Amino acid sequence: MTATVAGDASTGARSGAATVLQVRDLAVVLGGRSVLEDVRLEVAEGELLGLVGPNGAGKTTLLRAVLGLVPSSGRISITGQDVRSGRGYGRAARPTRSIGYVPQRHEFAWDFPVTVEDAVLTGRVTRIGWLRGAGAQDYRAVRHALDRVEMTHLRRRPVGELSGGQRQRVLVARALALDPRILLLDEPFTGLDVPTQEHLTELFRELADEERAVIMTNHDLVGAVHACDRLCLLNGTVVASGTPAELAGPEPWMTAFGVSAGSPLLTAISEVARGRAAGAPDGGGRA
Ligand SMILES: Nc1ncnc2c1ncn2[C@@H]1O[C@H](COP(=O)(O)OP(=O)(O)OP(=O)(O)O)[C@@H](O)[C@H]1O
Repeated sequence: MTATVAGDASTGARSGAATVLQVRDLAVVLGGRSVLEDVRLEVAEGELLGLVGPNGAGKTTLLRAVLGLVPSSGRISITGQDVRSGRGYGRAARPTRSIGYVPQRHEFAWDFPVTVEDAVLTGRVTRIGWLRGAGAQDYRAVRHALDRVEMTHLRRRPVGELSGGQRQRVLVARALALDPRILLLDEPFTGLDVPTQEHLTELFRELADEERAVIMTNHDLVGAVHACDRLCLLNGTVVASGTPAELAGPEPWMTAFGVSAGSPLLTAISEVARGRAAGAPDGGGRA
């Protein structure tokens, strides 16, 4: 299979599934320096997409551009509606209700004296508004989100007393509190033990299977090849994209990560990708 498309992650999305996120010609300049250019990305409902690339490749910046949190140029459509074209996001067009965002764990103010339940409730601020109180529907949504991440028993605990894995679950629940169609996860596995990573991977798979588009950045490349439907290799732009089977060869990884042909990492990626292609039990995920 050779469907890898250099410079374009807009192909290869599940055929027949509706596209929920479309990015065209996206460019971001920060501090006078080009961070992203000519980025094309298309993600369909039901798809778990791994966004991978070396440190500084622009993964977080891409997620933040989709959220309208950094200045960018280009076009972004959410569920077929242009939320950004040319000059930027209008306030009304900010897609915060369709998108759940899980930032890197260190970005959340864990010292803030709130309980788990209250932290998750903040995920619904765009729906509740700052001045109105939360209603029964909001608390139902929070309970449901906490159930999904198996944190209901800790709902009254101050967030500052949680472990790293528990904090990550809170951030996922906070993003799920709005029942978003698109979920953006920025390095959700950093510093987590293997069982917690496996549990969250299963949850992300389930969320995608519920016809959401799930996009996650991940430095565990073998894990990403194992779990994701499709991968987007980013380094300032989209270097390549495709299913794990389509990305079994070393070239796109060498280009994106600057590793040599003899890198053990390439062997490991290739083994898992070929396992996925063959439908071997080791392959995991959805073929
Ligand atoms: N506010 C900013 N001002 C200037 N440059 C920035 C800013 N934010 C990020 N950058 C630069 O943009 C580039 C991409 O950063 P980004 O955090 O998106 O990369 P990343 O792929 O998520 O990296 P990592 O894997 O290390 O988290 C980096 O070179 C970074 O220094």
